[in-house]
Amino acid sequence: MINKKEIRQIQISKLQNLPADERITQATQIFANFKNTKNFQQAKNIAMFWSTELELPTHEFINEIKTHKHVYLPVVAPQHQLIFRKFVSEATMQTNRGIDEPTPDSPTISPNDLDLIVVPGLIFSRTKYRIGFGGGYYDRFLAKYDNFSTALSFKEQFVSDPTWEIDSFDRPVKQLITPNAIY
Ligand SMILES: Nc1nc2c(c(=O)[nH]1)N(C=O)[C@@H](CNc1ccc(C(=O)N[C@@H](CCC(=O)O)C(=O)O)cc1)CN2
Ligand SMILES: Nc1ncnc2c1ncn2[C@@H]1O[C@H](COP(=O)(O)OP(=O)(O)OP(=O)(O)O)[C@@H](O)[C@H]1O
Repeated sequence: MINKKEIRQIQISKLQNLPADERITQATQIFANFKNTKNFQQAKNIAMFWSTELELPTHEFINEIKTHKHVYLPVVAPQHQLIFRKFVSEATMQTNRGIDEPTPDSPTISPNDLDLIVVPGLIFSRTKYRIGFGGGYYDRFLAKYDNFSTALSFKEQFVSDPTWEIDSFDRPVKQLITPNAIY
């Protein structure tokens, strides 16, 4: 078993080395698969994440679906809590510790009014476990969230079985989408 910290370092360097054209090709396939799912099609209120350089690029997709879905984005709050605020436009975002978040005047939503949440991460298993950046924000959030959750994974972020020890607080997502498959 490798520890989570070592896995984060390995995954960050893998993502840094992923060529731009490969990122675009895989992202196109992933979002096409996602749009084909029943849960995406039926969802009215969707929580996405606003990608950083390293992550699956989500900005274009968010701007596209915003015309027919309500999109919410995470905002970090005290005690490692996440709240979700509506994505209004790129002009109503502000940077907090390197991550863009909707400004405080953007409407919030109660977690269980979200139909679907897309959970970010660095590595994902076929069994739907994940490792994120280490804040425990999403594990805490998923512990009290009842609706659908999905993760979107580059091939380089996918493993069949976790190579790390699953902790009692780790919460799997309900669905995992790669360029080739939906699990
Ligand atoms: N695009 C995107 N947005 C996201 C996440 C993500 O993984 N991706 N998050 C996924 O969770 C949340 C933000 N995660 C964060 C994780 C760490 C720190 C942070 O400031 N960490 C400190 C050290 C940790 C600490 O002291 O608690 C630091 O880096 O200095 C901030 C936000 C919500 N938004
Ligand atoms: N439900 C919870 N209640 C209290 N603490 C928690 C909970 N879930 C996770 N944590 C704490 O959060 C810390 C980070 O967890 P972990 O290393 O699994 O992060 P991660 O999965 O990479 O982060 P994230 O979920 O934000 O993507 C751990 O030290 C753990 O103690």
